[in-house]
Amino acid sequence: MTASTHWVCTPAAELDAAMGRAAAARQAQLTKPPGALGRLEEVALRLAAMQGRERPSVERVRICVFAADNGVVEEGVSAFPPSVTMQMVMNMAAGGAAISVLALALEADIELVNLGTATPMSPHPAVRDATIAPGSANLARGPAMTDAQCDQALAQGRAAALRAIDAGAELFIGGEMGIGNTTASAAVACALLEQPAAALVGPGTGLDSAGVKHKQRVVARALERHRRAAQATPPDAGRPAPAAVLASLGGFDVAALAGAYVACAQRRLPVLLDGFISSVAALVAVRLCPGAADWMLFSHASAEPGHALVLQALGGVPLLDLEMRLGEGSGAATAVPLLRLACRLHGDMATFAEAGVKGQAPLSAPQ
Ligand SMILES: Cc1cc2ncn([C@H]3O[C@H](COP(=O)(O)O)[C@@H](O)[C@H]3O)c2cc1C
Ligand SMILES: O=C(O)c1cccnc1
Repeated sequence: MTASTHWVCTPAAELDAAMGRAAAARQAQLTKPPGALGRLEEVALRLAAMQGRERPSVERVRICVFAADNGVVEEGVSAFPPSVTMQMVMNMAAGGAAISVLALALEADIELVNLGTATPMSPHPAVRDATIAPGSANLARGPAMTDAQCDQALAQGRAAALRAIDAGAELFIGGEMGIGNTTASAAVACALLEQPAAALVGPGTGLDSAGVKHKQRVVARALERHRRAAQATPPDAGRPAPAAVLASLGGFDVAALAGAYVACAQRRLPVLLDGFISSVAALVAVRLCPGAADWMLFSHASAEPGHALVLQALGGVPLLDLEMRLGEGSGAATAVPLLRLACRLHGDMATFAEAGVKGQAPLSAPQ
């Protein structure tokens, strides 16, 4: 761990518990039976404690999509070729990708960060060039990243979170685009959760069952390689174990997401997690930075089968289950209207006292 990334181990900021209590007191006065708005109530209270505001708001949303290729695709672990990563970033920049459409519909800011694609990308005004290398190395055969590359990717994520904060974002969504990244994410999750490949490897973009079996074997081989490498590394090498797992088995995009989530948690910016890949990055963030989980909200349950286990490890219950399995931040973006409605209900509903004052039918507060 280099000096430049010591920040990843700094604890997260504390939630504003007093504001959480103030918001709960307000919620108890709203003109509805206690608890009747279900988990929308919980969302509003969490956001109040995160934002330090009795009436939270998520109108200003920043979506940051990190793009990177994954050398492990040479093992035949994806239904699509790596050239799609670059093409999809261009599609995002042109407004044609799912996340572009969602960002426009939500009036959210979107930032595209290229951490390194296998196919060179022409400069584009809507794409921030933060190339580390033309993709990570093949994690089945050796470390996916050098420690320096991993630190660079973490720092890129942090920089993106700080830009979001400077721009006044009230909610951060991290997305990713990188063919092969469900393999890297599954490998990282297996190592962190001490699970076999079969527990976390799934079809990704659409492998058939033979393809999934092959992908499991590739991940199992990578885990075995990683285990041997970890045993050979002296324990006082100075790197926290999750960072070593990330460098060995992750991808630039997963590392950048983890760095962004850590920075958001340290700087009090609520994070709305996306699907499988985003949640694996969140797991890395939580392992690196004590307390980071407090700053995370869970948007949706991905159809990628490994997501359930990662969610369980994070203690998260997603708001939606739409059988989405896209990534890009799309599931998180889809849940933004729910968060906005939770905030509007919490902030704008009348209290029992107000409803009485307004001369409407008198309402009795709960006994
Ligand atoms: C056209 C297209 C658009 C995408 N947008 C997100 N992904 C998603 O699928 C990829 C991961 O799946 P795997 O590990 O199976 O390659 C990532 O790029 C992820 O963001 C896409 C995939 C494709 C093909
Ligand atoms: O849930 C995800 O993040 C996901 C699932 C499949 C493919 N890409 C992303």
